Amino acid sequence: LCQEGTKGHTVPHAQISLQYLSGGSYYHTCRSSLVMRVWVKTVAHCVDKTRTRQVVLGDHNLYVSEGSEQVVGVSQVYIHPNWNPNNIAKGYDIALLRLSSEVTLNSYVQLASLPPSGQILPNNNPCYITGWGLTQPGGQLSPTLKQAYLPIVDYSICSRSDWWGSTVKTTMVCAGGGSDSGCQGDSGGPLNCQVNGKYSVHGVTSFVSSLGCNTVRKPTVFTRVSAYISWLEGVSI
Ligand SMILES: CC(C)C[C@H](NC(=O)C(F)(F)F)C(=O)N[C@@H](C)C(=O)Nc1ccc(C(F)(F)F)cc1
Repeated sequence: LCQEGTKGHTVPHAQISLQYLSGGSYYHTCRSSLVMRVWVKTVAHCVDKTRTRQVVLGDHNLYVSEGSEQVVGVSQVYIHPNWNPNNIAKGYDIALLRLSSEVTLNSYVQLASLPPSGQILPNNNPCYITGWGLTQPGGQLSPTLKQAYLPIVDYSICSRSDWWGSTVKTTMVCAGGGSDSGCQGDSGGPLNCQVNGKYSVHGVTSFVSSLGCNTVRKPTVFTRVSAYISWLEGVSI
């Protein structure tokens, strides 16, 4: 996240670090959300290279073992069939990972709730992004989990020519555009939105401007989860 996140506001459910093995150590590469006991949801651009992966749930500080972590392997990766790594603007930046064992649900590890299929949130709907992503463009990963308030920017605004134009599709959702934004390392993390007092994961962090994470009129763009409910259910059942 590019700016100090809001303090104290905690959104429910697991904070998950998706890690890959390189040279004998695991490295955080992306975020993900626990959608069922053995399924985590992330973005395709995080998993379209074949690597040995593990998922760390219930983590707060990436570099300190706090006793709440659960480390579990990934037994299968399902990338949306229409994902094209050379064309993130096409959308379909979503993937499901089957875990090699069931995780224990507790106060650190909870299930994310998914939005109803087709749900579109109004402009300025309150949402929060959480992540260990870069705190400054070109900076480094945040050791502890941060979060920031990123209200929805509806499609009619976000697709304006001086905003994201035709790069943004209706299967995506924009949020933020103020001082806070997602940034590299937040990929695959949840955009938690409050609807009728309840939170659901309405977005999965997909891309920011290549000019920088909090470029004006280039809010963070998320895969809109409510556009992919039938695909998610089809894979995990
Ligand atoms: C690996 C990337 C495809 C996704 C990467 N995602 C992120 O950094 C995150 F965390 F916001 F999800 C990103 O936005 N990186 C910036 C540096 C980028 O390349 N942005 C970008 C590239 C192309 C377009 C497009 F679609 F216009 F071609 C839009 C944004």
